Amino acid sequence: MSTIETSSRKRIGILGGTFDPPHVGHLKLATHFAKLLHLDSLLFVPSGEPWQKGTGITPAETRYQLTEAAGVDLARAFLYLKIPTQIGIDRIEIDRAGPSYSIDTVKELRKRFGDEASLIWLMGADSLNALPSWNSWKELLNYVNFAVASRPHHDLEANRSAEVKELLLNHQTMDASALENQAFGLIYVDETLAVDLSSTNLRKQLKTARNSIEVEAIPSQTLSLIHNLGLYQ
Ligand SMILES: Nc1ncnc2c1ncn2[C@@H]1O[C@H](COP(=O)(O)OP(=O)(O)OP(=O)(O)O)[C@@H](O)[C@H]1O
Ligand SMILES: O=C(O)c1ccc[n+]([C@@H]2O[C@H](COP(=O)([O-])O)[C@@H](O)[C@H]2O)c1
Repeated sequence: MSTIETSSRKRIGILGGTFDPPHVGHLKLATHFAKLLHLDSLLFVPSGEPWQKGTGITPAETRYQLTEAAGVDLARAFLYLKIPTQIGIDRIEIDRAGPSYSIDTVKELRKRFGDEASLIWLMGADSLNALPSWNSWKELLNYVNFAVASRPHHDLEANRSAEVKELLLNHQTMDASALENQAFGLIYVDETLAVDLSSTNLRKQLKTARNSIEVEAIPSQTLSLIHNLGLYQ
């Protein structure tokens, strides 16, 4: 008789972002990894002060509300798809003063969830490419794993710096389930997603062709809030 190995380790996905606004690309990334990595919980972490985004960012509290609204749509989708992952929208970076550094966030989350939990930072290919510009980036893998999704216009191979190459050499696994069984230190790169959406393009579209935006691009609850608050005009 064969035995099935099960891990009692909690699996927590973390999706940090500016979410200005949240879009269906974020939800597809979240859904893909919730299923693939059997996440117990998924935390959306809206950035308080996204220090690399320049000026003109929507206030943090508003981006938090927009992300909460997207969470309502995602919870509905999870119910329909029978994905048991709990969804949370976390104020950890909004409530912390100063620039939002992921290293501070992962240290706090490690304390909150304990040493055993697998913490998995979800990101698109552009974030992995930009990683060497993040504060104390080399320390991040001492606290979390990374699950990286492909994204149109952000070719991972072509844009890979020597630093990212070395990071992958030391930490990459080809086995997604390895992240479920290890608390931190692994990178899994998934090439199956191809969602051509970005907040930048959607902000432009909301300015110039407001009524042409569809719920395939922005979650319906988020879109209603954008209209109600008169954002991105
Ligand atoms: N379409 C997408 N496919 C895969 N990953 C994505 C996609 N959109 C965003 N992400 C990832 O989600 C995280 C948060 O992204 P963010 O909130 O900055 O949205 P964005 O669309 O990249 O915004 P902007 O256009 O303003 O740069 C990042 O790690 C990013 O790589
Ligand atoms: O820690 C840093 O220095 C850092 C620099 C840039 C981005 N990040 C984080 O990366 C996530 C995606 O960022 P962004 O800019 O693509 O929205 C979000 O959680 C940011 O806080 C973190």
